[in-house]
Amino acid sequence: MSQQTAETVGVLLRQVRSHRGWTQGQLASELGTSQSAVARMEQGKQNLSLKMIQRIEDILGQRIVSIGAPKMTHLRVEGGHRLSGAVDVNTSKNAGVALLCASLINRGTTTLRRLARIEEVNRIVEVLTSIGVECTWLDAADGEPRDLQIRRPAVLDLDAMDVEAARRTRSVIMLLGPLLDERSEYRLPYAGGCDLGTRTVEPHMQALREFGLAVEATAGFYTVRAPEADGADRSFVLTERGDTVTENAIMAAAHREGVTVIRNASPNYMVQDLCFYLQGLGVQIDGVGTTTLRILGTSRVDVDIDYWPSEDPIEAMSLITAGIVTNSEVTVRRVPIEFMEIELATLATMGQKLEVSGEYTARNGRTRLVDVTVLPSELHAAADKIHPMPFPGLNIDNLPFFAVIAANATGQTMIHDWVYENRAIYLTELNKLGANVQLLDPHRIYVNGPTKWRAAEIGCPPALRPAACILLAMLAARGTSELRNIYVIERGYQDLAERLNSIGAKIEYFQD
Ligand SMILES: CC(=O)N[C@H]1[C@@H](OP(=O)(O)OP(=O)(O)OC[C@H]2O[C@@H](n3ccc(=O)[nH]c3=O)[C@H](O)[C@@H]2O)O[C@H](CO)[C@@H](O)[C@@H]1O
Ligand SMILES: C=C(OP(=O)(O)O)C(=O)O
Repeated sequence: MSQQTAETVGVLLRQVRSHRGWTQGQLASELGTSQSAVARMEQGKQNLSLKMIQRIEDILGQRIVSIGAPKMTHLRVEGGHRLSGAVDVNTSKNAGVALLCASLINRGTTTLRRLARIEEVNRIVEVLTSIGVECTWLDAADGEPRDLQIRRPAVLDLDAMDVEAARRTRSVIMLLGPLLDERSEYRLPYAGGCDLGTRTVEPHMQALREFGLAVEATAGFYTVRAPEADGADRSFVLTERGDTVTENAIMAAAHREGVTVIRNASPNYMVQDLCFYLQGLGVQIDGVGTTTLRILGTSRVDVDIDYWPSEDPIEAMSLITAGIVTNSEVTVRRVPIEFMEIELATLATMGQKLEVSGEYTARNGRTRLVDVTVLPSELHAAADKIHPMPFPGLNIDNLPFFAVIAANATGQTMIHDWVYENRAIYLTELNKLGANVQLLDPHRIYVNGPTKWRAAEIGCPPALRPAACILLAMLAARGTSELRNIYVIERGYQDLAERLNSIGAKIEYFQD
């Protein structure tokens, strides 16, 4: 963007701000940035990312730049290039959204450091802001602010909840636990999110009923009735070892006096991150990383806390896959190894050469990280079917990446996604890029490789990981591919195209 354009944008911003009677701080929170960044923008002294331009356009209600700054709705991928270099894994979407919900338990200030700036986080921040929570992105010395400061008011305005934002994410269901003692009755919009087939919320209801919560589903809303807080001890088993249901139960237990024992709890990465944060708030939790959690809650939490969510094993798998499908040497740094061991072992059985560094500790002080270098390899199909399991197993969200990898391998691989009704179906879209994916039933595919990838134009399926898989396969396909309508990818990845470009991919954003 030229200096003159930056100054013009600055003048427009100042005008719209004074017209609306906003302070720079208020505009900053609308834009998801800091007050000082707004001050620099108004003076034409801030480099504006394409994303920021898009946010500004949304607020102004008009296009501000007609050339060179399109809305980032589609991607054009010039494939067939080898990648090289190193790329860092970001903090996880799934811990991020759980921690945002959990911050409501705290009456003090929570600062989430290096939170992933993704659409899923944006939706939850919109929901929190709408009910009166102050969410402020803190200034960053090195570009876009990533640290979010959160402070709740004494009383939340639950009736003012941004229903549209809430309906775009399933994570909103995780407000039930933190809001347990907020009000005796309120409404929560039905949880939305990716279209992966039926996803039950019944296990959440079963767990929360243990705390006395009653939920009735009516016309797009859950009507929630909560009893008076009690100091009782309770012990129950989850019917499913689900991640968000475990988190909901933990968050409910965290602010009830008394001991709660949760059995068949998920020990997965986002649950561990949530437990570490709550421990920082003074909640006693034993058994973190196991399937039995013992929680001694506390009815009033008022702590100023800085928490660093840990790195995302699913993003790690995505970046490793980028290296594998392009047959490149790429180093993926900051891989949370505890949650990637089975994935890496499975890759090794397929002939993938990998170098794994020594371990170091994530910024949360707990999670173990390594750097993984992917080396050019001759892949063959896995001898056995590849299927996911709750942790410690091959991660359910990492399974789709094995379809792209299997397409590069010689032979036939069976992939069995028993978890989601619809997700495997979307992987047949890889056939448009030259793959041979055979759908056996809604849960099982055969992938026949190797593939001679070819460029194609494909609309993103309404599911995050399959959409990311298509993008990664496009990196391998010679020629120019187009991936249309990428909101679903931006729901879970921050600047994925830019970061792939930093290791040699050639991806650009465009708009019709
Ligand atoms: C915000 C967040 O953290 N989202 C993750 C979380 O969603 P979330 O916790 O919402 O996952 P769901 O509750 O939808 O579970 C996924 C599917 O697995 C089934 N199921 C799950 C556990 C079990 O023991 N038995 C069983 O059958 C469920 O019925 C459902 O069909 O976990 C999913 C499964 O790891 C991941 O794909 C999501 O990325
Ligand atoms: C299915 C996923 O997440 P969510 O629970 O946000 O839909 C995912 O991350 O792939």
